[in-house]
Amino acid sequence: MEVGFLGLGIMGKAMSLNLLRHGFKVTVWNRTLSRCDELVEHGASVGETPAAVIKKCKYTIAMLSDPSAALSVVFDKDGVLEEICSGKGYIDMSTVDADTSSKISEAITEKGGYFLEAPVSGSKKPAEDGQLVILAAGVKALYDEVIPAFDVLGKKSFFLGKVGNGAKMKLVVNMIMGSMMNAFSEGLVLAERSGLSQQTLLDIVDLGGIANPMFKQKGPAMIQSKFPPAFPLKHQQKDMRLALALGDENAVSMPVAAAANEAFKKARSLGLGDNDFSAVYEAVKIPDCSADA
Ligand SMILES: NC(=O)C1=CN([C@@H]2O[C@H](COP(=O)(O)OP(=O)(O)OC[C@H]3O[C@@H](n4cnc5c(N)ncnc54)[C@H](OP(=O)(O)O)[C@@H]3O)[C@@H](O)[C@H]2O)C=CC1
Ligand SMILES: O=CCCC(=O)O
Repeated sequence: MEVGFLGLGIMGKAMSLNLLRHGFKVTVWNRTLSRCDELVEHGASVGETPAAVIKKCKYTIAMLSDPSAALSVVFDKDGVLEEICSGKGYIDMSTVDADTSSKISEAITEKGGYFLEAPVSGSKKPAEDGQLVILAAGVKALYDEVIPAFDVLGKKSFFLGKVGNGAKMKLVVNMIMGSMMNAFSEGLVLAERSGLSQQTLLDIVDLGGIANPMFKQKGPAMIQSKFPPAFPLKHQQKDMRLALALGDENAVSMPVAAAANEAFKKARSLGLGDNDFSAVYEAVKIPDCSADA
């Protein structure tokens, strides 16, 4: 199967390498074109523009930072819309809101193309290992056709129905994850300030009912103030913001998520946006001046 791939950041690079490793022919494009070089060394071809990739490939996957990037790659000059047509499928795996996804879906459908949103749960390592969880929604026929690619990229795919459902499900999952990371960070700070060993706290948490892979993998680096980016903090804050907007639309009160979003915003203002999202720990460590007022 020949596929196009737009966006070679942390996730896109790992996913496209994985497809190449499993015998797919892959044509890549990235806004910063030099990022394609490593993929070429592994057998990929390069398309000069998103339109050039769409022209060449029956199926094209996108993995882009946020709604603005996802829209730009489709609607701007040399974008996807210039070449999408009947018989071609576009699969956007970026984490965006349902409105963004619907705009893209409508434009592609108007040109005769097929659209699937397919955001993923799982980070850099699961992307490298083909262990993502794929949350797809849109045209079922396209979903069925690209299952061989999803089987390489992920350990499990869900088809969630109409466009928007995949985006919403992904935002709900990441809202929970961001809130958990904040509670975990507060626990680490509280342990330290109470004169307890943070490592012992990690050991205890890992043996009980709140043990989970995220705390286990990120905890040891966090207590050393190390945050190598797997999931950049700026993207987690984007997801909290989009999840809170979904809460607004549905009149769901989410004070825990709102507080977590504030902490991620504070971390961004401290210049931590390109670190892993566990760097919110650094923001949580700073005493809250407003509490003294
Ligand atoms: N990292 C993770 O653990 C996970 C991330 N995600 C989601 O996947 C998506 C990608 O994440 P990740 O790979 O970590 O992000 P990165 O920041 O590493 O990569 C972002 C990609 O988007 C491109 N991009 C940004 N702005 C534009 C634009 N205006 N036009 C065209 N391309 C643009 C970048 O190009 P350039 O190289 O030129 O900057 C780059 O290829 C995000 O939506 C994220 O929320 C989902 C699951 C896990
Ligand atoms: O969107 C990012 C998800 C990261 C993860 O699932 O670990």
